[in-house]
Amino acid sequence: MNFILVNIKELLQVRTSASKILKGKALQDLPTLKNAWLHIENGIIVDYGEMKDFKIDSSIKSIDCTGKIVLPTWVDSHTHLVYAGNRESEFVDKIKGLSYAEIAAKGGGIVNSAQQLQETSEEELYKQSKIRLQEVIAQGTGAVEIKSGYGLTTAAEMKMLRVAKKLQEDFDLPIKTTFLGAHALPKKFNGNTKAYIDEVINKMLPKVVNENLADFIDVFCEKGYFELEDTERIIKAGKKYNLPAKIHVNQFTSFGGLQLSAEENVLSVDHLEVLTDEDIQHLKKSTTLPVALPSCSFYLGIPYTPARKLIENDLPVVLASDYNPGSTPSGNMNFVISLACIKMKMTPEEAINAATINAAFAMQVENEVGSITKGKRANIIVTQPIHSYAFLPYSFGSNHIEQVYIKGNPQIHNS
Ligand SMILES: N=CN[C@@H](CCC(=O)O)C(=O)O
Ligand SMILES: [Zn+2]
Repeated sequence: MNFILVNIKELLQVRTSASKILKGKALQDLPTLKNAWLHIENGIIVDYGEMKDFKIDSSIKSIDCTGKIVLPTWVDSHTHLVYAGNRESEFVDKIKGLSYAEIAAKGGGIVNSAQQLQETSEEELYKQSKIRLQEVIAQGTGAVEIKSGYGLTTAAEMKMLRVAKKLQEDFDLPIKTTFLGAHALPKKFNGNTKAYIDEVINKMLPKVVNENLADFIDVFCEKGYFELEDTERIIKAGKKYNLPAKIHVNQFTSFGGLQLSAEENVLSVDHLEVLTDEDIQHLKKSTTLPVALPSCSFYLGIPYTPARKLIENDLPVVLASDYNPGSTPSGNMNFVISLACIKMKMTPEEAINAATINAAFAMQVENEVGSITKGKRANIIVTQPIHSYAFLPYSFGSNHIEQVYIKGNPQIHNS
């Protein structure tokens, strides 16, 4: 495939060389070219420029983008999109006033999803997950991290990760997998968290590594789930196998998990709906990336990650969806961007940076995606004709994406 997008109203996130993680004030800098062209060959961005310097080559197909904005696809660095069935009954419980913890105590929550997943065949799990992946691609996602954690047995955790790996093989976009065996304590362990962590580390992890099923490791560090000592054991076990850690932490409580994660310099700390000044100081001493999941805050009605506070402290921000059946039954990154602007008071520039280039760093695909850079994959979004890029987060709930290219291949086929 060799084609040129021409007359692009504005080409966003144009970066000439390997970029750095954007922190503090730098998050506001979104480099763009107005009235631009973009040349894609063999699935790769080969060149771009302004129309005034464009030299027509009639041997190359050109696609007119008058009035349209072009940007790199969203990078979703935190999802659980491989899962079985749904949890609408808990949704109704939630409407009636039950909290996340009360629903879990009633037998709902993660263990409910684990039960469904254990009873679902690998083929069926793949079928359900593929539909979700196709859905988010059509919504503009062009790289995705997928966690296990709804298996909670060796066989079921490996089933999840194999499904994620098959998605990686069948779809030509960067997919990274994370082993989250320590997501919740299975009932059969009768409250014995230590015994389960032993099993995760000594039984599950070696098998996962042996079959090359995971790029990262994760643990739900939260009261009622896993404590600091469990979290530390998981991070250290990951290090032994060269799996960087991405930690679920500070979703409901700040009790030292962030300090621990930052001191271990994990790749990312995700959620952070509850974030103390002390936590911020620990983050400042590390290279750990803070990842906000605003759709989870929206759905559960919990605080939003204080992005402004992170930015004022010269820290980076990453935005991701957290697509999962319990706390965030949506993987729509456009909605994430809207929430970041509307609820977290991020500017459109900050939100777009946080969901593209910074997010690429949070899943270690910064050399492949996240910006319009020569040599990167041509994973790009073409909008409908719109007034400006701020219109994307502003017009929340509407779809303004006309086409999504993955490695230069159009993904939306209008009949
Ligand atoms: N908080 C932990 N894990 C998921 C939700 C899990 C669930 O409720 O199924 C999350 O990131 O929100
Ligand atoms: Zn999550």
